[in-house]
Amino acid sequence: MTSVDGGGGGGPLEKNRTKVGANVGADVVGKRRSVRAAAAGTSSAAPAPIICVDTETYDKQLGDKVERVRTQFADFFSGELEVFRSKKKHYRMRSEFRIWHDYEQGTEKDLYYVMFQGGGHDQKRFRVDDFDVGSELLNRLMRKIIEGVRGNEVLSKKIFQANFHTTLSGQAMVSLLYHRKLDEEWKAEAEKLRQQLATAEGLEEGHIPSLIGRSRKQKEVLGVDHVTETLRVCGRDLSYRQLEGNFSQPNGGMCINMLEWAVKHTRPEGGEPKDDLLELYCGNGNFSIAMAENFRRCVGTEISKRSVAAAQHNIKANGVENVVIARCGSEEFSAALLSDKMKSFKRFEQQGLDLSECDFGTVLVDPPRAGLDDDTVKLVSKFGTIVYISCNPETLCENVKALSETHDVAHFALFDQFPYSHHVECGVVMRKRAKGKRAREAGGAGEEEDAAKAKK
Ligand SMILES: C[S@@+](CC[C@H](N)C(=O)[O-])C[C@H]1O[C@@H](n2cnc3c(N)ncnc32)[C@H](O)[C@@H]1O
Repeated sequence: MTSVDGGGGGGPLEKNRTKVGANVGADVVGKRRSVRAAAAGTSSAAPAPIICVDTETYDKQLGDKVERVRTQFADFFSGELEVFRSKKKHYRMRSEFRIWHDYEQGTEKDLYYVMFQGGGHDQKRFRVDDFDVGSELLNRLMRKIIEGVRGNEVLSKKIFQANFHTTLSGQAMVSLLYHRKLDEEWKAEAEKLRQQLATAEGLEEGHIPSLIGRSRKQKEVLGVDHVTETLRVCGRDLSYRQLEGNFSQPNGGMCINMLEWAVKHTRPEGGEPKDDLLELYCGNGNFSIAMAENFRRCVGTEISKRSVAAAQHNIKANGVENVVIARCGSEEFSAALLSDKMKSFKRFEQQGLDLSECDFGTVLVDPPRAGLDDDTVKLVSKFGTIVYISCNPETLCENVKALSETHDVAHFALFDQFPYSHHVECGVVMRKRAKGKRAREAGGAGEEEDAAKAKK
């Protein structure tokens, strides 16, 4: 078996029906094999990719996560953990696969999707024909793509990866990655394949999925390089442009749960908005747009220029008039806000917003796995209410520990965004303590008065 795949390690091929049992990350049961067994033997201890799931183990895997989170955060929260269950199958809207080429005497015999476990000499690869984790639309497109590429000399030549992005609304885009320049001949064949994708069941009426070819310093877009997702949040349909290659919450159903949870816990008493929201790491405006009616104004910052452009598009598309988003790294924004260097925020002024007039009562952060830097923790600690969304309980725990000097945890949610894996998504609402009082001394878990606001 020879590989033209730059990333291929050449380990033995595992069966594609790798089945995920309970407590994944420790127990991944393949067709009668487990990662734990492999780790004890010759292979690395890295969890095998989740390809085929055993839905009967869902409750146990979620129960294990609940226990783990409860234990990890016991020093900060003893109230009721809100647990949000995922769909047991077909919950993931996007996924990436390497493409493996099998050769015999210099002739290509087969080509298929693979996923890897581990690295280096111990790397194992798993053939993927069906992908239980991916949405049903994603599975249908996977089949159409592999059928279209297999045996097509132009489309298969030096292809090494396929990335799929689908939506609950029935839109999709597929990116094909190559180790060669893409020419007119490729475009013509790719367009024929794109028309084949349009026949997939489950697409929004009239929608033709986009097909994007990528090679070094080259990007060929057949269609557009984004999809439009529609999420029904608290009874309203919200429309979000999601970009190829940029962040979007991977589990569409769980994203709705996360948005509704954030809306619910920031609803103003009496229903009338009283103050403003600051959102850091706002991506395409996902949270601010959903939460806008709870605040007089929502101000968001985000480091990715493309995501900021998508956010600005989404603000208009949803007819939301009180959200302003600008490009800025959280570290830079926090350091400047702490030192009162307001001049540096021309990007907000250009949009008619004077930050010094904002009355921020609440901050929402949804950082990458690394969590918050020191300046951002310091800035966030000045707010009356902190809403922290996190995909990494380790960094969340460190940050909650630092913030617990001034705040108590009022609400804690576990969103099962990544079923059967060891990954956990959490949501935490922290409220500022009245001076000198700790929640436990006050007899409750953070139900104290929402004290001083970080007035700027
Ligand atoms: C976990 S995502 C959350 C995005 C958004 N809240 C959502 O729900 O789609 C983290 C976001 O932080 C952005 N980001 C990463 N590092 C950053 C930084 N240093 N400053 C500001 N934004 C950053 C990423 O581009 C990404 O959009």
